[in-house]
Amino acid sequence: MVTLLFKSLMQNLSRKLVHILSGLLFVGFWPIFSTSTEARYFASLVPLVNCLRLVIHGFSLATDEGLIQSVTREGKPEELLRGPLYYVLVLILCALVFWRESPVGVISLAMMCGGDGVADIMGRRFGDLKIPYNQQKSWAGSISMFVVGFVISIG
Ligand SMILES: C/C(=C\COP(=O)(O)O)CCC[C@H](C)CCC[C@H](C)CCCC(C)C
Ligand SMILES: Nc1ccn([C@@H]2O[C@H](COP(=O)(O)OP(=O)(O)O)[C@@H](O)[C@H]2O)c(=O)n1
Repeated sequence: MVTLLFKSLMQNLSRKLVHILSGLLFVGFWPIFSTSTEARYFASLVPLVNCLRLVIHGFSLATDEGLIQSVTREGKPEELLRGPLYYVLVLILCALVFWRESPVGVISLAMMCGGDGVADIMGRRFGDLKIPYNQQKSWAGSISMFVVGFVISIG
């Protein structure tokens, strides 16, 4: 029982670390790309490859237990086709549409990666006081999402 609880905690922590760090590292590498107009397309290749990985493993066309265990809640391959897939699609969209010209992309990814990732951690830990219009979300999670996302976006 304790082993199962520890495994579940480690899996959730692993997923959140991947959630927070993947996108932020992706954006962190944007400055090293050249100023050419094609740079954003080269940058988008990385999330695109991961998008294909998620689709292939989400439909169980191939099996990658490491991927499934690191980014899913219950270890089901089909979970890859929801949150993780939307996540990489947003990375592609922000790179192609906003890139380094507009702060919208960086701010969006700061909120999605840093903010939403920390909201889960803080909300589960300190989220007793729920927000009025959504009993699944707490003030602790929502405030931490805003603060962390804001700090990362201006960082
Ligand atoms: C766990 C993830 C999303 C789940 O969101 P939710 O279910 O909590 O709503 C993140 C999934 C990450 C993805 C599998 C891998 C993304 C890698 C990224 C495109 C490239 C990283 C760049 C490298 C580290 C320089
Ligand atoms: N604003 C928020 C966001 C999440 N949370 C907590 O974090 C858990 C996961 O929320 P989430 O929205 O990140 O979960 P996903 O729907 O993204 O998988 C929730 O069930 C809440 O316990 C919170 O308390 N307040």
